[in-house]
Amino acid sequence: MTKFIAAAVQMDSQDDKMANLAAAERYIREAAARGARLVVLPESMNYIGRDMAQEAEAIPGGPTFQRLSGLARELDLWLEAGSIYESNPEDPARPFNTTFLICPDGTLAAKYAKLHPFDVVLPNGVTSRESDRVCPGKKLTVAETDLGKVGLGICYDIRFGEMFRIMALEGAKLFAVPANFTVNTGKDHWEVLLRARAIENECYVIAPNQMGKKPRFTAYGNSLMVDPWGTVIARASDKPGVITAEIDLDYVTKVRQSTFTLDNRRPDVYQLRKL
Ligand SMILES: NC(=O)CC(=O)C(=O)O
Repeated sequence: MTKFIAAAVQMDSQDDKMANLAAAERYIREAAARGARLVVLPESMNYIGRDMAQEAEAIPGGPTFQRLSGLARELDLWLEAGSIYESNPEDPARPFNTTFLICPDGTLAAKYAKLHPFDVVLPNGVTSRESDRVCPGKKLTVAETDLGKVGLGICYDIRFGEMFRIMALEGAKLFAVPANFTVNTGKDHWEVLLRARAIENECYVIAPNQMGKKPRFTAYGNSLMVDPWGTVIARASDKPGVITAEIDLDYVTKVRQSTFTLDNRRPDVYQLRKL
């Protein structure tokens, strides 16, 4: 399928898992009613609180997976489930922050654990040590779907251009980037980073964000969908809700055959390599 409707869901998740899941279900149903074939939820969609380890679940198999899997099957759509805390048997106190893609038949297509924990000391007073509470993942993930290849990233990952370049070279035409991006960084960086990743890799970017006050910071909202030219094709209001836009994979090809950013690289002179 080269043209389809995709949706990004902006949420204000808090520490009541049942309430968050009920809200997600309402938005997924709304996106389906608006014709979405792919729905992307934000980071930490089912829980934002202080006890990640206690809320960790298995993927697949856990209750959040099962509920979302049932919805994907019922509504016959691809569901990129934002992220949840995934049980980590080797280090139970530090679950993974994992996003996962569910096929329209309800099975797991792919999952990806956030590679880059949000470990920062910002000038405006936000200090974050996500790695104290969350175990970083170890691999990139490009999911095969009948909508094309989808590269998966989470929030702070968007700052690491190498990761997205590699996924584009592996065939991704669309990136799904669920986030819980802060207001303080978001006002200067969020849109610029998303548009840069779209332009330099000639890919669509779907980036649903959290909004509202959280235990450690306030989330920026401004969920965006960006096309491969870098144009913002959908932007959320200042409320939780669903945004939709048409994804046209032929347009990816058209842009790639106009700016040739992937083809005109000089791997004979520079390459991504382990230092
Ligand atoms: N919250 C994050 O993981 C990332 C973020 O807010 C930022 O990169 O800024």
